[in-house]
Amino acid sequence: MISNEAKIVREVLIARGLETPLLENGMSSEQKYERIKSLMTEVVGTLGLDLSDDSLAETPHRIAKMYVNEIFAGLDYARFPKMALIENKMQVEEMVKVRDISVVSTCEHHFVTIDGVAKVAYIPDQTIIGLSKINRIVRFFAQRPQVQERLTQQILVALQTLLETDNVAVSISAVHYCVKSRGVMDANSQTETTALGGIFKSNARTRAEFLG
Ligand SMILES: Nc1nc2c(ncn2[C@@H]2O[C@H](COP(=O)(O)OP(=O)(O)OP(=O)(O)O)[C@@H](O)[C@H]2O)c(=O)[nH]1
Ligand SMILES: [Zn+2]
Repeated sequence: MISNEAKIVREVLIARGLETPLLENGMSSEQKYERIKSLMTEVVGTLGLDLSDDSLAETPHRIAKMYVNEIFAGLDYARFPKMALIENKMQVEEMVKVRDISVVSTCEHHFVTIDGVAKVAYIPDQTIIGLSKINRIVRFFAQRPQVQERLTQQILVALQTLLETDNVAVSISAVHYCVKSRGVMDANSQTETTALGGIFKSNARTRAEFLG
């Protein structure tokens, strides 16, 4: 069910203290869906909304499906993306940089949206990764309740592990709807986070090339 790559990434995240705080409750996806649907029926009803209204009737079902299969699907390592890792026969030794990767995640404090973009770069050693797999790894970790700092680090460490090199860099710029739509209600601020490994951390020129 869980690929070897996913197992290794999980082990490294746990060892580095970067895993999302999780407690195994032994429930299958189907059991989680059923339980959340029943609990959301309570929530929606408690808010005073009429669940017999045809627009609202399916809302507990929609929320349960969305949590388990969509916005929190990345809690399940069985959904870790299939990797395309290729031997670096062409001896690429310059930076590979992917910009403007969509990041849609969910703030773990309020369960509202984090909406932004990521930039990911690495300098290949023995291994090259299929480009779309970078986007898929970003999406996998984004589909969890998150804080932006941890999301940035998880993507970094997953790629370092899969590519077998420290020379990886990740930055994310995002709007937090818990800051925009509630609480302090700031309409414009963005949060930038960066996680740098290997030469991206130690060499000012490489860092500048990534950040530029
Ligand atoms: N570091 C960090 N903080 C975050 C992130 N997302 C949300 N937060 C913050 O988490 C904090 C939670 O603070 P609390 O005081 O417990 O929650 P609150 O009463 O809802 O706070 P306000 O948002 O200020 O109304 C808030 O300051 C949020 O802005 C994130 O990705 N990283
Ligand atoms: Zn929040």
